Amino acid sequence: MQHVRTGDGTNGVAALDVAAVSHSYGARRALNEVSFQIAPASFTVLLGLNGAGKTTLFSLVSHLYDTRHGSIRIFGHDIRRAPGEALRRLGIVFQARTLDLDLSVYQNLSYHASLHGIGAADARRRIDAVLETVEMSGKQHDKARSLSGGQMRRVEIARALLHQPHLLLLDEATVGLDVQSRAGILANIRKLVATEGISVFWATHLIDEVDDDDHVVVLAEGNLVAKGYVAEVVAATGARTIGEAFSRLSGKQSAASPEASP
Ligand SMILES: Nc1ncnc2c1ncn2[C@@H]1O[C@H](COP(=O)(O)OP(=O)(O)OP(=O)(O)O)[C@@H](O)[C@H]1O
Repeated sequence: MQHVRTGDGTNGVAALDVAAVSHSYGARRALNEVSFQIAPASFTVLLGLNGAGKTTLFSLVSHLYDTRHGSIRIFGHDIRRAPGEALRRLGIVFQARTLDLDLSVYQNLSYHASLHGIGAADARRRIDAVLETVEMSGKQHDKARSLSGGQMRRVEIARALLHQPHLLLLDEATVGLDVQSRAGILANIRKLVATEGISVFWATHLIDEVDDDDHVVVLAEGNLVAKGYVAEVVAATGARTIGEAFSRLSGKQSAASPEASP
């Protein structure tokens, strides 16, 4: 279990607390009693191969699906009992592209701002700020359709930041992008943790997106098979690298859970 830091204005409350969460699609079990926490102002990687349950977990955290088994809290607010309070603190970038291609960058963002009840003047100010954060200033009037895949992703990230969330979820945000765009987006998101104190939960199956001092949560076929700092997970599996640890964990789901100690 990760150590949740105190003295950061959050009174030790986890940014995300997932407790014994299960989810099934009919007879198919997609998540099985998954429990973990992520700390405020941290970067946590959700590692899992295709079908591991990452998107299902994000759909539950974002209240797209109802959590029927277990509980999910965002900064202490239960997603079922207080969805408004919980979701106000959450920003999300889904794997599938969601910009309206016929609208400009500005129009895409201002539509989202109005959904969050942000007034026009405030929205203009915030749109300038978030586009600067994702290094897309000057693209406000471009049609979404004219942007590259990497630029579209940056606009989606800007949109997710508009309502100033404290927890940002990104589901395979770099899929389909070239190496340079991937690295740029990842660096940009890591900077947000350092400069804004946002908690980031970054889902991927790409091991090169994991840094040595990251926290990781590893899912395999719906089971949580490891959690902790990279070094802890590597040590617990007897591997030499996180890549090797991930391969072992993804290939040996029936083995005892090598959960890293706090
Ligand atoms: N709507 C659905 N109906 C039935 N089964 C589903 C549905 N969505 C996901 N599943 C199944 O649930 C399991 C977890 O899928 P999920 O999409 O959450 O995994 P993932 O880790 O996000 O993988 P990917 O990166 O391929 O999207 C898989 O076995 C998948 O086939």
